[in-house]
Amino acid sequence: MEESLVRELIDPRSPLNVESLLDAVTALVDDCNHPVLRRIKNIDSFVSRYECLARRLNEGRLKGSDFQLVKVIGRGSFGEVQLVRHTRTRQVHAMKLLNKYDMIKRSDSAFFWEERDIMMMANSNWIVKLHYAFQDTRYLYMVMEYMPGGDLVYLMATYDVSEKWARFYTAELVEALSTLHGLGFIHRDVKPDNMLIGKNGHIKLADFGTCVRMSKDGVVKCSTAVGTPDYIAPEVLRNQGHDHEYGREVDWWSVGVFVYEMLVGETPFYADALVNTYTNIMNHRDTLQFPDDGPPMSCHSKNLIRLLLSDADERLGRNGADEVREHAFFRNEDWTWESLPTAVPPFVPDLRADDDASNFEVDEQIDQGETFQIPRAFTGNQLPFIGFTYSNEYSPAEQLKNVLAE
Ligand SMILES: CN(C)[C@H]1CCc2nc(NC(=O)c3cccc([C@H]4CCCN4C(=O)Nc4cccc(C#N)c4)c3)sc2C1
Repeated sequence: MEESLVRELIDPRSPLNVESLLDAVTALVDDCNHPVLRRIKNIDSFVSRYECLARRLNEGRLKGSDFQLVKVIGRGSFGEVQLVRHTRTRQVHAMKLLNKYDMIKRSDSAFFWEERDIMMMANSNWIVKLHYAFQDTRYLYMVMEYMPGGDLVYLMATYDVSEKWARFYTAELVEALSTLHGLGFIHRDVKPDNMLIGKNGHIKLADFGTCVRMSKDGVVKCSTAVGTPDYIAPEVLRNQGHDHEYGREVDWWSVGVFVYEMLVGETPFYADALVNTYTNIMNHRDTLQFPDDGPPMSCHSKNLIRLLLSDADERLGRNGADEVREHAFFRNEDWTWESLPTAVPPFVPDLRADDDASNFEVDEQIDQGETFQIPRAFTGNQLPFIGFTYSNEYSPAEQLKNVLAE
């Protein structure tokens, strides 16, 4: 076997790696191992031959029972995030579960690839790290670094955010977006829910389900409106059903909404009915207003917000993150763009223990989520998830290397 193929087999980032091949065997056995299907001779003999092999393979791989649930700390459309403790290492992590049945039922089973790839390869202090990704017949699992400070929604609801605080968090968001754009992705759903506070008070970007890879000329052609209404850029809304292009500047619009919300206390285009929010966003030239009451806002903050909440072709940031960095709003005595990662944050979480989840509050949900019924024909429900598994030191390839090295 030539050198390059061996290299692919052990490279956790290669789609050809051993993990993907093990996923394929496991998926095929799961999809075939049903009574109706096993009446077919070929299927029955295949499952008989591979069923116990697949079980043995999966004993050595990461599984849900390797982690103890401490507390549910977040919920999304297709699953939840749990604070868990890894039984063997005693490490705490945030583990996101995505329900395979829900994804198949809503034929929405491809959005997680960007999230997995970004967190796996970013290797940046501004992007939440992925430690392991694995799966079973019901869920995809992403084991990520735990961010004990909670999200910025919780911070804004708990504290009065001054311009000094807003400047710090906006600066860290600029760095995170610059990194993400540098990796070739647009986030499309930048909002305080996706900005998480680490143990040291610095923030990181999380939840990359709405990310999309830019084409080589830095744009995406996507007609489905993605993201959360309040933060969505007008050109993404206008794109509904058409296939105009838009680029990374859609994320800079969301930064403008975020700055406004921190300083004013609510989003600029909020309306009780969704359709009115959209109308306000489309008419932002007339609807963007600063309240007379409430804390006075500096002219720099108003100017930055106006430059970010403007049409795409004149929006600050369309020529790169530097033109945002250079805005007067960021001038200060406490940090420079280089020293920001080591600057003292305005708020450092006060934690009682490594599994302290007091900065997260989630309403308890009872229903466990639906699971697959027994199929009456081959459905291939497991096939869209082949290749998702990634776990560096647990990968069989790593273990093969160690065994061979002994
Ligand atoms: C419509 N299609 C195309 C897709 C568009 C994108 C998309 N994203 C989804 N996403 C989800 O279904 C989901 C599940 C659990 C949690 C979360 C987030 C929302 C709440 C918190 N959260 C999250 O990711 N938290 C998180 C992440 C990382 C570390 C820590 C910590 N500590 C916490 C999202 S479903 C879906 C459909």
